[in-house]
Amino acid sequence: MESPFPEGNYDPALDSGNIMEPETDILKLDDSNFEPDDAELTFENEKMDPIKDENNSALGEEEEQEEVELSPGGILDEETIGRGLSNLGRSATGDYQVYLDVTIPGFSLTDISLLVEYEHLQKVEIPYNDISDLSPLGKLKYLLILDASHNNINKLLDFEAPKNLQVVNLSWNKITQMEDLSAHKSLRKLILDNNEISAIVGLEKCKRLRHLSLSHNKIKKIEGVEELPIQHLNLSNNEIKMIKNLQSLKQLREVNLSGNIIRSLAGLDNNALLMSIDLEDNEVIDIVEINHIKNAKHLRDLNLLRNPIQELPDYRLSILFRIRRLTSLDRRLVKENEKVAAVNMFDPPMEVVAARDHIMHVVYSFLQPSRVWDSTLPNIETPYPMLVLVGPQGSGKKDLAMKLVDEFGDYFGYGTSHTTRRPRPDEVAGKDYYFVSLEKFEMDIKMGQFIQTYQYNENWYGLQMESIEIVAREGLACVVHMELEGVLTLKNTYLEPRYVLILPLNAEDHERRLRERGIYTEEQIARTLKRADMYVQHNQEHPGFFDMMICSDDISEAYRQMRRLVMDYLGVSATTPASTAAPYTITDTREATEAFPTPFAAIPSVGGVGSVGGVGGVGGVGGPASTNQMGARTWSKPSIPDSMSQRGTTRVGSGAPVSRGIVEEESIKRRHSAAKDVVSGYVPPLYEQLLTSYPKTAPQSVDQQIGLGEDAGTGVQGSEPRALSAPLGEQQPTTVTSATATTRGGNQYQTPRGGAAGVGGAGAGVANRPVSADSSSSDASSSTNLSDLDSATELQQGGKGKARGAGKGATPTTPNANANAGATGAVAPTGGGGSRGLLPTEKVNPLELIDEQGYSSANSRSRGGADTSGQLPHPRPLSAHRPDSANRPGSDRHAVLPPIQNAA
Ligand SMILES: Nc1ncnc2c1ncn2[C@@H]1O[C@H](COP(=O)(O)OP(=O)(O)OP(=O)(O)O)[C@@H](O)[C@H]1O
Repeated sequence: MESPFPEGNYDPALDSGNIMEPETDILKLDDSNFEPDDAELTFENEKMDPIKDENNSALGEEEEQEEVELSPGGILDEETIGRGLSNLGRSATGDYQVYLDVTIPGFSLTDISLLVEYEHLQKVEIPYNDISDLSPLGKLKYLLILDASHNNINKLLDFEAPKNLQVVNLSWNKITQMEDLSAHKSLRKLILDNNEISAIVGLEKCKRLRHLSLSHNKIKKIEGVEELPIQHLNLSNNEIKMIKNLQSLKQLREVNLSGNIIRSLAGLDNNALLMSIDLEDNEVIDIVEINHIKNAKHLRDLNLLRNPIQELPDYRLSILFRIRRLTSLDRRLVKENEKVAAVNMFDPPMEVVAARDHIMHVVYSFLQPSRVWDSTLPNIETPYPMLVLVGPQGSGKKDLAMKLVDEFGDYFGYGTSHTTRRPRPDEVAGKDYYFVSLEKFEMDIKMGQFIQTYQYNENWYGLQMESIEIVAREGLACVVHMELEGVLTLKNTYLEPRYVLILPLNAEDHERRLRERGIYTEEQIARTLKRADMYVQHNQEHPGFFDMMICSDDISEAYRQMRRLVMDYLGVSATTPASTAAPYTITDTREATEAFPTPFAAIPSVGGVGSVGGVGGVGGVGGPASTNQMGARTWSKPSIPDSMSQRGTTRVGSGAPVSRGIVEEESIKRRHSAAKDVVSGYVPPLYEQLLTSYPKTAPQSVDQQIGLGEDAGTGVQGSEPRALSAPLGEQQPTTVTSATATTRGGNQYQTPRGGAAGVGGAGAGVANRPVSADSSSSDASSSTNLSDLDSATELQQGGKGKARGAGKGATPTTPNANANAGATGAVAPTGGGGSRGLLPTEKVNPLELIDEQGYSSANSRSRGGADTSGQLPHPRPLSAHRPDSANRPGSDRHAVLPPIQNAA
């Protein structure tokens, strides 16, 4: 059979669909967008055609001699056609050379009958005439493209259908109704803009129609397009109220419905390939409407200009939060930082929430009169000792904290948090919590009392500076418990507590324990269990975030581990079982700990630890009068002049001389050495003094920590490391806890690997201190892993042949162990526990208060961003600037705070 398209003449672009593809401007409202490719062909060819050029120049010469009237009376004549012909090619039969295109615009033509004699034409462009009858085109059986826009046509394609007619532009005519176009089966693109059409009909059989434009008509309903392969649909400037019948348009990519009266985006839910939606100038009012286009995974361009929705506060960020893949919104390019701002506004990562919480408390406390806090008295080297038990609800951290304080009352005091939740029957106000009303809680925030707050299960919790102070004034270290989010805030403050993660081992046991309490709803239980997984994940992804971890389902076992941990730190050993009274006595651990002063041994004498510049003295007041030697080893209130100790002794309360603690000794040594330097003429520069190395506070204490020296599940030694975080090459081949015991195979929480877990146990190396009887026992349900980078660092650097104490510094062993959610950007798990509701107070931007109160940014600078208490600026360099501090376990803080002076 003979092909209608002679080889070489057929435009493959038409067949390939290219002609449909690039119409990015199809959504514009005027007709200037019609077939740029066609238009180009028309006019370009006219210019380029050499034959035509010749004719033109010849004509030009003739014209100079006499003006020829073209198509007089609107009747197309040969002369006009001759001038409009272009694109010389082969006839369909292949026998002749013929012109394939004709372009005759703006001749006021009314009669185009003569075109029938040009049967080989494939493209006819006759816009801007007065044509009302297109029937002669019925004879052009090879016609592919027709542009008869801007004429007087009132009947749609009212001529014998050329078999292959693919593109038709009849915009700007007088068509009032659509006809049955089933004869035009090849139709791919139909443009009927600016007519008077009130209903879409007759397209059912146009199974190749990809592009339909009916803008500026009188259409009230979207109909008659179902099941068509339409990719580009322009129904702008009609009278459409609802988006209907588009669900079946699975190919739909661009839809222009601007200039209608649409309120809802319902009806676009199933068009998964949508890339561009133009709804400018409609009546969309509600932000939830955006949910209807959430499934459009390819959506990049959305226009909602001139809709009431624009009036919503934070409109743009709300949209960007809901559809983060947009690259253009309301004809404006979307910038990266807008997307980050959107996430931070509507679903801030935990770190951002914590940073904001911190900023709020810093600013409010800053507005209060300055005050010197006992727990923060100037001391370059030693932070106030604090122990924070972190973990999900039902992990038993509160009980552990209480028990610890009960047993080690000479060392620890309980830092009582405030809460807006109601007290439970067994709770004692002021002991378990300070139970306050929301109003009081808010007031306290405004008064700058809190260092940290967090909303959990619709209740607010917060730790006040005064709660710590009460303990610090007693010369005790402070123990608190809180959720992870609280820790994130705390890590932004100047406090440098030790963080112990308390994690239930078995999810089922955990759930059972929660249920047994009978105080939680199903929803709360589910959330808590989910959060337990979040803790595990956080520990894995943030190695060193927690200093140590205790995994146990048995509270007494967990306590036994913590007790041991604490005793190791304190340098005491048990002489009697933990349950009995007075269970501990001082042993001389000096030798073992001298190289690794314990955190709570570092506690002593805030003023006394050989402060650079000679501040303070040796020893302190010695805290609470103690009947045993531990009194001398506890952190004490700042030293006062007359408490300056005699050589080798520290006076406790009554003035009775007691043995000096290790840190006092260290302090003296350092002072001696400083004195020597001075005598020998060497004075270290100030910055060196300030950056002087941070004391090592968390010792590697035993070579076989509980749960580390053996397989926690089986008691078998030397099995696979549970938290293989230390370079094994440097370790003694002991003691890593098997991961199997703590892997949550279906119902067990996965053991954090590369996180806090793992120290030392294996830590092996550190000082072969005697291990108390219970320390080596294996335990099937629990394990402890300590982390201590300080010790590890010291061991490594000291090069005294000691093995490195594993721990945090460790190379993460899981692929994602280094992943860091970062302060902004990615959406971190929100934790579920907190509903992140704002305190009413948070509606105020506390930063603005700075100026209101007349504080200068210089003031705020001098105080430093991390100072929550409004106390005197103290000489200790901010941790962020202290290289050592940055390496301390638990000190992996992020610089998330904007400089206050900028914000103000
Ligand atoms: N200041 C604080 N900041 C953040 N979280 C806190 C704070 N104080 C307490 N929390 C935590 O809030 C959670 C809810 O405490 P609450 O005492 O109401 O519950 P609970 O069921 O008794 O919890 P748990 O069994 O863990 O003690 C606990 O995980 C608790 O540790």
